[in-house]
Amino acid sequence: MTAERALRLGTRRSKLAMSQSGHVAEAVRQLTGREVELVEITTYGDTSREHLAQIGGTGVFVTALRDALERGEVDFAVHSLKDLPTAQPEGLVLAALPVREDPRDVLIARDGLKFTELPAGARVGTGSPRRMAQLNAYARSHGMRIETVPIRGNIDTRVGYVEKGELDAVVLAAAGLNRIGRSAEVTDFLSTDIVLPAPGQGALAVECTATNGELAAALGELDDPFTRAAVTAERSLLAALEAGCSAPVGALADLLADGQIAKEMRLRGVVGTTDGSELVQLTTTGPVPSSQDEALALGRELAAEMLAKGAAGLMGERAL
Ligand SMILES: NCc1[nH]cc(CCC(=O)O)c1CC(=O)O
Repeated sequence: MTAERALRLGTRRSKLAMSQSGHVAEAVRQLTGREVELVEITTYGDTSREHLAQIGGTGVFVTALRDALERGEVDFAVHSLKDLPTAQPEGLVLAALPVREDPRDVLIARDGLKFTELPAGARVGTGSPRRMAQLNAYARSHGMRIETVPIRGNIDTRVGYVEKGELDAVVLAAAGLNRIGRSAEVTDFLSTDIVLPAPGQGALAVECTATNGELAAALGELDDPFTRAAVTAERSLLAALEAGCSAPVGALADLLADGQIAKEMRLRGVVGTTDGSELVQLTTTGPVPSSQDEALALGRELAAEMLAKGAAGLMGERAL
């Protein structure tokens, strides 16, 4: 591409969003030789004081960014994939899903404690029904007594509850902490056998308008096919369960390898009540998807099995 005007990257103002956008901006500069300018946009999710679960609707963080894209005020936007509703708006494309970071959830606890070391009555902060459901289910089945406490706010705010001694621990995404440079404070990386992350967690989505084919093709250079296959399967599961991004649904697709050679894709999914008293958790495996349709099918198959085991009833309390 020739020296044209700067590309405008629409971004939220939060530290996390600015860091994510900054990294993608740098990659796009390298790729296209064009200047990339960050355009800050405030979203409803940034200004609302309500709990995310109470706002209810999906996509509170993304609507304003997408409006700006559709109005032509910005050329592209970077989202945390897990915050994106599964229905893709007409006219917008996910031009790139770059290599995913660590998808796991982590604990930041007082005194360097690991999750299984938390003392009886420990107060664990998380606003996520998915995290509550899985942590409470583990606690119940292992004779632990913890209390999950609903909190929200940006990452610094949430870590602050532990720093100030108001909570014993908080649960956050590893990727977010990495991106804002606070991963050294993690006291426990939660095994995916205990907590499955949100569908798409740890992945970024780079979005532009479908009509801007030249830009979409350039951004496409940042796409990682394995990340795309994995998160497509996870989000297909979420869509087929008819759950939103704040529903108690966890999913993770990964590769089962024989030495260096990927043999199969495994997809694990979980749905539960927030008190952890009921959990439907299933795994399926299939050939490594060689198309978008195969990845979608893997997610749909697992969703059908989970629904047959009563998954829909467990999401009822969170119907959107
Ligand atoms: N729900 C907010 C949110 N959206 C994306 C991330 C960062 C991790 C990611 O990109 O998946 C976070 C923070 C968190 O869950 O701790």
